[in-house]
Amino acid sequence: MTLDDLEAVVAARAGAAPSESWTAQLLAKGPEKCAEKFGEEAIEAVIEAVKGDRDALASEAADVLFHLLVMLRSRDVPLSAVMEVLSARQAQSGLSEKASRKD
Ligand SMILES: N=c1c2ncn([C@@H]3O[C@H](COP(=O)(O)OP(=O)(O)OP(=O)(O)O)[C@@H](O)[C@H]3O)c2ncn1[C@@H]1O[C@H](COP(=O)(O)O)[C@@H](O)[C@H]1O
Repeated sequence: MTLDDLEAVVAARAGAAPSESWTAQLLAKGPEKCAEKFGEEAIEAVIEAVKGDRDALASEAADVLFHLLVMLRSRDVPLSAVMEVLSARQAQSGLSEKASRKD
């Protein structure tokens, strides 16, 4: 499964009955709740990374990616927009990008 596949799953389930779909249920609660859930999953992944539990980290990272796509959907941000930002960054090292900031 690719991230594009998972984004398509989220899109397909967005229109389902909330009683029958976690995706639809979470989206129906609104973008703030989707963001809150993403944050929860991200923290769970941090905990597993700190503990060094590789299998648990893989599982929590899957939750993070899924809930990231739900959060993006809740704000009508397509994955392609995120990938365009990442592509634009390829021209420059992260270190030189940070050094070039004026603030
Ligand atoms: N990838 C996922 C996916 N990852 C996590 N989740 C759900 O996200 C919810 C997370 O809630 P919880 O925090 O209570 O569960 P948890 O984080 O595992 O447990 P805690 O440690 O937080 O207690 C659970 O119900 C998970 O099943 C997901 N729900 C759906 N998908 C995908 O979306 C498809 C459609 O799912 P529905 O929208 O439910 O039809 C599925 O077939 C999957 O492909």
